[in-house]
Amino acid sequence: MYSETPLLRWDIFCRVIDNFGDIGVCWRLACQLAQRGQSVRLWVDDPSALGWMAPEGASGVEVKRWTSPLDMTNITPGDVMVEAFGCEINPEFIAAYAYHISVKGQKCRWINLEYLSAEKFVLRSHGLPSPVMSGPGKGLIKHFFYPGFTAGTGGLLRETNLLERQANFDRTAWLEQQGLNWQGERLVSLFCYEPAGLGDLLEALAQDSPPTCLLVTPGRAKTALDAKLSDEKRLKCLWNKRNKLSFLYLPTLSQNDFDHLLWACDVNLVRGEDSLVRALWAGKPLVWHIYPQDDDAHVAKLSAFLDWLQAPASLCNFHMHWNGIPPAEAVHSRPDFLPQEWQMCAAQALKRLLAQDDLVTQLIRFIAKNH
Ligand SMILES: Cc1cn([C@H]2C[C@H](O)[C@@H](COP(=O)(O)OP(=O)(O)O[C@H]3O[C@@H](C)[C@H](O)[C@@H](O)[C@H]3O)O2)c(=O)[nH]c1=O
Repeated sequence: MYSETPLLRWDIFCRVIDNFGDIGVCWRLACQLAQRGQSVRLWVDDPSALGWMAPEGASGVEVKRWTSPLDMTNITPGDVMVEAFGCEINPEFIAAYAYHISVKGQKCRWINLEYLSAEKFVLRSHGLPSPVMSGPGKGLIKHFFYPGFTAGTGGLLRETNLLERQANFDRTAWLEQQGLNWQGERLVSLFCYEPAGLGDLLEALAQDSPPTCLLVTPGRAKTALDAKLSDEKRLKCLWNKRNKLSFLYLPTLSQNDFDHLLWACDVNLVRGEDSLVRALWAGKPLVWHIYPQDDDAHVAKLSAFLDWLQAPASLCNFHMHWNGIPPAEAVHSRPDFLPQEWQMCAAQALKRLLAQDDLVTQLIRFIAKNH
């Protein structure tokens, strides 16, 4: 029924709160819409990260500086407004949109794109309408769109050519480009905040593991690692005296190269929202450093994800320790790092996800069906 994809003009609004997840998700969304022939304007209050994340831009995506107030001279709103992560679109834009659709006799296509979660409320809330009760949008209806891991949610962002990109990826050549003369050591990527279990992991990798190279992303991950490495106690006992653990410090990578990093590594330590999804697409064992929230809302969110992942007990324990969350039951104080044991659930999760429609396919279908 929806085989004909309508070609629409999209306005995606993104406010950069902190870190790179907001712009990372919105950029992928914009590119993936454009990949399907949609015309996209991405309004972002701070586009600076796009300089390294997407240095080449993308055809079909126009990046616009989102100022407040927004100068509406020469701006005609498109057909669809996407308000990412409750970022609150300016009233002047909403007023112009309301006028535009009424003149064109179009229905309102206003999407509230929410954060990713595996919690049960997502199934209840995905797709719900939210009538606007006041302001210039009064009478319009927004719809909640929840990304998710299962049928009945909005799915996950996945480009149409993901599998082809992966099939054409040359691991050794890419590692060489990053300056790594790879001798077959185990490769582990590190993209995190300040994980509680980092010191213990470093010690474990230096003592009783196969030779491992940690590929360290810049920013908070590198700073957290440096702090652990300069820990005097550890230096005194020559913790890495057999040089089992080595490090490769990476520059900021483009989003495409960040994907390559995850495909090149045997284990991915990721964080936030977008890198978690990308690590799932990599199909390798992963450990998630969840974005910590003051009210501890992240604890339930992490448990729901681990349930969905069908994570074995060792992986659940490792996650709790890594995230500094006290375990429900008494477990070993330093859970083992056991990627071989975790590979199976990563592979099965990937299989389940590939069998579902991706987020953009679902979003376009949702727009066509409800509007
Ligand atoms: C390290 C690195 C990251 N990236 C990209 C990958 C992702 O798109 C993005 C990182 O985003 P995330 O993985 O989501 O992690 P994050 O911690 O940067 O973002 C977080 O921001 C908070 C405000 C949100 O509330 C969180 O939910 C989360 O989105 O940066 C690169 O492109 N190159 C790099 O070198």
